[in-house]
Amino acid sequence: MKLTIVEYPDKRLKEKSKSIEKFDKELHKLLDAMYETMVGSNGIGLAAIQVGHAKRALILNIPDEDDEQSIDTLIEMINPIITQTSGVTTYQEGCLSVPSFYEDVERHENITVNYQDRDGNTKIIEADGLLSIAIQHEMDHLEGILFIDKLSYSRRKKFEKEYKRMQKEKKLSKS
Ligand SMILES: CC(=O)Oc1ccc(/C=C/C(=O)NCCc2ccccc2)cc1OC(C)=O
Ligand SMILES: [Co+2]
Repeated sequence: MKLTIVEYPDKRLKEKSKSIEKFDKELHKLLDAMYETMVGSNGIGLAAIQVGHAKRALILNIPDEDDEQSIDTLIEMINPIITQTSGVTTYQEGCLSVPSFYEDVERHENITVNYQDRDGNTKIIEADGLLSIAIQHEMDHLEGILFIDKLSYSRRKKFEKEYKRMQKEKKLSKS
């Protein structure tokens, strides 16, 4: 079932997520609800904290060449750890918790990630391109870090100005 997405500036997004020890039905239900929520909101990545669960779980579903998102390319990562990084890349990121705002963020180009799947099995993945960027973006959420926290001072000021304007517009449209 679709969960509510926690949005900036909600303080819960700054919490550090806790490791997952039990790979039980509860976890599977959360992962399934995260998938419905992410796809229902046109997202390609989502961390559990974004739906109010400060647990080290994230999901990714990167669209393929013809921009199709299919469940068989869904990746579920529990307790992920980046073990190797190389190169640098920049990409204009967005986040379901920071609607309508997009900014360039610098990330590692290639990463190797150790993680567990929904049954607790250990997996290793080497990622580059959009998958690498998405994994790093979602793993930041597990540390309570949003992509807007990584912006330069001037870019952050630009975001805060735009955010205030959008909030004013929302209030006007409601009145
Ligand atoms: C209006 C609005 O908020 O638009 C959106 C913004 C972000 C998103 C989704 C962002 C998302 O999935 N980010 C995952 C992390 C990530 C960031 C950059 C590259 C890879 C992975 C979806 C939006 O909704 C629509 C309809 O496009
Ligand atoms: Co995000």
